[in-house]
Amino acid sequence: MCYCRTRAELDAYLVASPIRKRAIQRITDVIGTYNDLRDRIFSRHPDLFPEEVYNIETFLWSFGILFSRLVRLPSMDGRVALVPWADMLNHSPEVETFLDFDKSSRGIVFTTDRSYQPGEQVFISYGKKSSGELLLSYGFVPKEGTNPNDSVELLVSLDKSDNCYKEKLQALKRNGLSESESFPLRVTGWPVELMAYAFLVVSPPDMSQCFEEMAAAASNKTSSKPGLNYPDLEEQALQFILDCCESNIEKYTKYLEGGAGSPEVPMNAKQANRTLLLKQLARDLCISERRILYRTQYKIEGHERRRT
Ligand SMILES: C[S@@+](CC[C@H](N)C(=O)[O-])C[C@H]1O[C@@H](n2cnc3c(N)ncnc32)[C@H](O)[C@@H]1O
Repeated sequence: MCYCRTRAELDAYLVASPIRKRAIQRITDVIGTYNDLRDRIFSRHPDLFPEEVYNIETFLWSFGILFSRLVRLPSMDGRVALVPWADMLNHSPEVETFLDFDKSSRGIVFTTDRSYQPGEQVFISYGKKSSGELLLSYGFVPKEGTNPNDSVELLVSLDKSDNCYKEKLQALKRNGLSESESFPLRVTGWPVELMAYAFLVVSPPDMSQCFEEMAAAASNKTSSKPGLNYPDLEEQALQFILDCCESNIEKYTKYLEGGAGSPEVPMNAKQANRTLLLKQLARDLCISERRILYRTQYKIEGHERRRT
């Protein structure tokens, strides 16, 4: 199942989470595809595509099913397929299993990483996905602290009142970045690219010769290179990350303590149940994401304590 089907639902439930932006993009894409098909095909052939079946509601539902059930087949250049028996498998981040097209038997083969007893549930991994990604595509959130691939995006921005705002922005742009960027935080730490971005944000004018190097290091989002090291700026850079974490924690806390909102629509029993489920999932996600922010906060404060 896909998590939310309307913008109003996303605004009501995912307001505190950065995953909301991705969800909006996804819904916008699906609605765009539907509108395009409606204008070019459905409306021209109403006998073949009756409105009571080919409407936006069923289209969104179908995409939800598709997103939660399609599998990528590595030996077929990552082509996607619906595999009826394989879509009964639930996700576990702890297994390493493979589902692929086997050329010799011309079928889809499922290979497990260990043997199973009769009656034991067999899991598959849907990929190294954060809890937010699992919620968006599959409509569930793993129990807090059980997803080793969990992460939360931290949005950081240049300060417009910075005397070097223009030079810093130019350096970022030359490296394919903009004045606001998101970096994934995990319970295990933060990426060196975030630290490089933070160095750039807090750099004084007399370090302008380093802006390019910092922006380049911030842009290398997938590299595992060792990070930059500016001992004199480290405290300020960490403080900058800490401030961003704290303002995000506040957003989550406000949302969680205020009680998740609901779109203002009259409801029947089925809708009320759905609302309850969406609220609970949003709460679970927010608690998981806030936990990563708390962990980051704790680590940075620990770092600062060791310095003093
Ligand atoms: C490919 S189907 C798996 C089979 C599904 N359980 C069924 O009965 O049809 C994907 C859906 O299963 C559910 N699911 C898979 N793994 C889960 C898990 N670890 N916890 C909770 N729900 C899960 C989610 O609803 C997801 O959208």
